[in-house]
Amino acid sequence: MSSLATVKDTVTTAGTAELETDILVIGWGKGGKTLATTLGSQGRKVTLVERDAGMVGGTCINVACVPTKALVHRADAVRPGDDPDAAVASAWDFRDALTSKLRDANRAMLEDLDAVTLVQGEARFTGERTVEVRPAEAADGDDDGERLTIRARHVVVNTGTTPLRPEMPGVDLPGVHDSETLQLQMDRSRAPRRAVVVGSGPVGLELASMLAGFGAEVTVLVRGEQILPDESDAVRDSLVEALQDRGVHLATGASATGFAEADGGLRVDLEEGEPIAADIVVLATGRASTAQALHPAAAGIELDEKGFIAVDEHLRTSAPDVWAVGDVNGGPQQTYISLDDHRIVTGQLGGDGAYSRADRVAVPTTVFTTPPLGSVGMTAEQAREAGHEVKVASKPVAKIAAMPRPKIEEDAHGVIEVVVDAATDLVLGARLHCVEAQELVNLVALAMRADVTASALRDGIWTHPSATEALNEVLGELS
Ligand SMILES: Cc1cc2nc3c(=O)[nH]c(=O)nc-3n(C[C@H](O)[C@H](O)[C@H](O)COP(=O)(O)OP(=O)(O)OC[C@H]3O[C@@H](n4cnc5c(N)ncnc54)[C@H](O)[C@@H]3O)c2cc1C
Ligand SMILES: NC(=O)c1ccc[n+]([C@@H]2O[C@H](COP(=O)([O-])OP(=O)(O)OC[C@H]3O[C@@H](n4cnc5c(N)ncnc54)[C@H](O)[C@@H]3O)[C@@H](O)[C@H]2O)c1
Repeated sequence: MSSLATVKDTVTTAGTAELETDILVIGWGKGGKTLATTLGSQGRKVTLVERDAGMVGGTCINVACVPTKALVHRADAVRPGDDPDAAVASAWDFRDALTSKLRDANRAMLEDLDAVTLVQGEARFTGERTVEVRPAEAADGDDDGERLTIRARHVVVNTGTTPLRPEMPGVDLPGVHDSETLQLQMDRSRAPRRAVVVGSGPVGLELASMLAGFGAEVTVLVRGEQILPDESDAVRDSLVEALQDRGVHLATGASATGFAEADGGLRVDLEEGEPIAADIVVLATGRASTAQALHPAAAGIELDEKGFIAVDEHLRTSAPDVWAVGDVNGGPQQTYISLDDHRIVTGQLGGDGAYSRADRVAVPTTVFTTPPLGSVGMTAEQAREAGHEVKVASKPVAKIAAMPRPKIEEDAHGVIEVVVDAATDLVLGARLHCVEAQELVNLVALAMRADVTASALRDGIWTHPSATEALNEVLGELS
């Protein structure tokens, strides 16, 4: 069976079926699908179970990284005078077409491998390295439906996370979205004019910046006193200014207590202060583990205090020959971390098994606001606390004469800050708030991993006009 079979397709007339496999991957996330492709290509018998046909390829391509960045891209293309309703309708259509193509490509990639069996249904453990798979809609409460039992020599759990919707009055009203329903269920016939985003993590800031690009007045409810509490004042101020100039209001010290229908829209009630009127609300309040629903105790798999699967540096769970990769193991929630998790487990299943999480150095991140904020390594304060004597090169993007790229792209917001070890001249960290930061941060991260000095980056021969050439001038400040 090489095509995605429903549980029904796999069962016998008795309504049940059994399957033995070498490697069972639960969930079609980034790490699991890559591992299935790698080991399936080598002829290992792999079975991959995915709950939802609409999630073939996982969260990233269907409802997270890729489609939200497609919307950010479209929002950035809106020009004064454009019809926001038409722009939103077209952007959401573009997003749907893109995810559909990516799902097809992801499905084809594994369907083409004879050693890989794909099953659609919800898996839960019934014993050691044994799961029962049932149609997702029947998984709760229906004990009589079709089911497939899979026994495996090795199991890799890759079931990800789901949006965390805080329990409060009105949270299920139409128009109160999370990052997934915003994409899949928002009324796309009319661009939202007023949006309230609850939460100021990466999801909140990216979606706020995107909605403002489509012309909405956006209020972000920031629970603490400021966004990015660990960042330097210069970086925080820079991001705040870029967001404000785009039409995003940051309400600090603000927590929502509930939502109600009012005046043809929504009313957002706050712990303190006046309610806010909105057309839509976006909950960006974090993501919850999917581990509990797997009945992990039946397989001897322990969870941590937050409900994620507890793993060691090699991503081994408490159950022998069971690993957990991606968001569900409680590590950083990024697609490229899930991809790197796959390298660790592939090493365990077919390599020397040496590579572990402890080998990760200088892992970059990017928040895709406009312009984006790329970060890697330590801030100056963190570096000082770690005992380094530091030099800090910091310059607002608008004042970097040697980098015309932001002017070309019509967005000179931002700041570039690089933290350098005064004794060794090695880069300890960087914050890059500027156009193309999602690319530039990878270069700085590589330099950090390869012990390239700040002076070498300063004297580098970089293409022009690029964002990279900012390094010539900003690091020149340290000379
Ligand atoms: C709005 C948003 C934007 C983001 N943007 C970025 C970004 O720009 N860059 C970045 O690196 N990260 C981004 N992330 C984070 C990124 O999406 C996740 O870290 C990543 O998708 C996690 O992948 P994963 O491998 O853990 O599994 P997932 O891709 O989450 O896959 C898990 C799969 O398991 C399935 N499943 C769950 N339970 C079961 C079960 N019992 N049986 C069978 N199947 C099951 C699910 O249906 C799902 O398909 C973003 C997240 C959000 C919410
Ligand atoms: N570009 C990227 O790499 C990228 C983009 C988006 C998301 N992600 C990942 O996805 C994960 C989820 O992101 P996120 O932003 O949803 O979560 P988060 O945990 O980073 O932020 C959630 C925010 O919501 C606030 N919050 C929680 N409950 C609240 C309430 N009741 N009222 C007001 N505020 C409340 C929290 O204080 C916090 O600031 C993150 O771990 C992130 O790494 C990555």
